[in-house]
Amino acid sequence: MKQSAQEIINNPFLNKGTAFTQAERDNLGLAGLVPSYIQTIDEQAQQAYAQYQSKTSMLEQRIFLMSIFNENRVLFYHLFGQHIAEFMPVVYDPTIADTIENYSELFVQSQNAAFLSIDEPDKVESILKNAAGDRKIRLIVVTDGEGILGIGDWGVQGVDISVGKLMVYTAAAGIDPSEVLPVSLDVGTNRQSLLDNPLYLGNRHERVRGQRYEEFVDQFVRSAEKLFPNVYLHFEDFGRSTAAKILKKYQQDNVVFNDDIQGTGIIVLASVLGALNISKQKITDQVYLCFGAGSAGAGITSRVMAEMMQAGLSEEEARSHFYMVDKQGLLFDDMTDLTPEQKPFARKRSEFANANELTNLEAVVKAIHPTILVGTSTQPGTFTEEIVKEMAAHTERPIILPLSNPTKLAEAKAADLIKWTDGRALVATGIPTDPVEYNGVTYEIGQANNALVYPGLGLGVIASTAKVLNDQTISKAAHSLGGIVDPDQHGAAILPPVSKLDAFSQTVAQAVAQDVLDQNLNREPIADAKFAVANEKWVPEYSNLD
Ligand SMILES: NC(=O)c1ccc[n+]([C@@H]2O[C@H](COP(=O)([O-])OP(=O)(O)OC[C@H]3O[C@@H](n4cnc5c(N)ncnc54)[C@H](O)[C@@H]3O)[C@@H](O)[C@H]2O)c1
Ligand SMILES: O=C(O)C[C@H](O)C(=O)O
Ligand SMILES: [Mn+2]
Repeated sequence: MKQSAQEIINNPFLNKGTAFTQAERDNLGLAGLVPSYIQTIDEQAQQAYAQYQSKTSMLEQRIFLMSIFNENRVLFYHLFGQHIAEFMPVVYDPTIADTIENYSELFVQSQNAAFLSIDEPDKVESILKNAAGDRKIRLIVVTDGEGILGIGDWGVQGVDISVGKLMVYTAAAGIDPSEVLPVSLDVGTNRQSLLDNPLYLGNRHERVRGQRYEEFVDQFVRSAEKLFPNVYLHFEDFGRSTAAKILKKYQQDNVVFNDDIQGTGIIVLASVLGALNISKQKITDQVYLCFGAGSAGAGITSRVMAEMMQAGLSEEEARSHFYMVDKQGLLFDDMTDLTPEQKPFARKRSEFANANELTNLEAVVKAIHPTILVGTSTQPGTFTEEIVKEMAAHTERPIILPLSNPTKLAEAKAADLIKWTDGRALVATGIPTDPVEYNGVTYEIGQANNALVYPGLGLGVIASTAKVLNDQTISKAAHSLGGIVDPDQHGAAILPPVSKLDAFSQTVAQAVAQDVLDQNLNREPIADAKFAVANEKWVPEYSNLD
């Protein structure tokens, strides 16, 4: 059906603003609806970037960039592609945490998201259909907003994380932005300040739990599959009590991915492999301590443990290298409040002479002498100087990864970790960190954020038409990030830089697609993984509309 000039200009997937060609202006009824000078996309991008630079806070910068996103997706991604490392912290983490906390106050428009309400489960299918319009949806990022980053329950306001994660998919891996759908499952919120806020835009009741919740999620998954067959379902920032359960329920038969559990597992394994490449040590010699044993903590621990088993250890041997600390202290198998994901890693009190004293991180570090310390606790500043020095006293190159987001929640700052260990620590952080100068050496700090892997993983899965996403493919994704950094450069980062995100997303995607083909998990015949990935890549250039 031919669209009217108004429909085109108001459609962010079609709008070109001042870049409509003369022929398009003449043939589509657009003449005179934009000023007469015809700009190239680069002229538009330059002008937009100049305006962007005039904004003084990251929040204002983000709001400005989102106004372009709202109007013109091609221009937004063209600009994003030109400034990827600079824009990542603005459009994504950490600034996204501010827009989530203030979503209702800042609301301008829905950004093509689908808002599904637990109070109207019968409308799930029709809402998804309406949100997609005539677009073919191949990727959904869905959240119920219960565990947003480390800032907790933000109800419907969490939809920004779905929008934000999808922006990174396109900027990093070239996923076609017209083929994606952000989804909010609005099941209520337990944040009283939102329930009391007259501006709050979501359902004003407590979070629904149990069977009604599960049926609602199921209704969503079934409707999405029905409307968009083979759609890749990315689950983001669900709560600790639901995230792993949902993943387990659907991962055998559907193409589902939990970013906090699996994406974080991949990036941390890649970080550890990168660090060991620098220290020239073996993974099987490491002692791993997880601080904050929730979705991310448990997901990472099981990924690193699988790697130890791949390296030749038995399950029992591998397990003996892992320790988990949560609110209770070191997790022991006699505790009655362990989650199913924590249980396999809980220790026996009989292993320690002072088991009852191991109720805090410092005591545990003293007792077990970890070589790898990963923070997913949401507790800022908990990797203290004493703890880090104690760790560094027993290992030459301590691997320390404070991953809690956003910035205000990080367990430590990279500069402190480098200083406290006299430059010996191998560090990566959840949020972007500037290089650290210490004793004449520049230490590059990698960003151990799942954004470095989920775009390439998704592209690989979609391009290869995978039926499911299994553990083997996930392991291949983690390994594919190696070899990009020069490990012999003093102060080298343990992960590749975000400035090369688009290039290494292709590398990840190719490794993933190849593995899908090797396992015969592709739905459609594919001759060449590399070609399939390249072929799938969307480029932010205007297409001809006339
Ligand atoms: N860098 C990344 O890519 C990445 C990915 C996922 C999550 N994260 C971050 O990790 C953090 C946790 O996320 P999640 O999804 O696992 O959340 P979660 O709620 O599932 O887990 C948090 C865990 O920390 C524990 N905790 C709370 N207070 C503690 C304390 N004082 N001492 C020890 N443990 C404590 C909680 O009991 C819970 O088990 C968040 O800040 C999130 O931003 C980072
Ligand atoms: O969103 C991020 O920056 C990473 C991660 O998924 C998180 O929940 O913190
Ligand atoms: Mn997350």
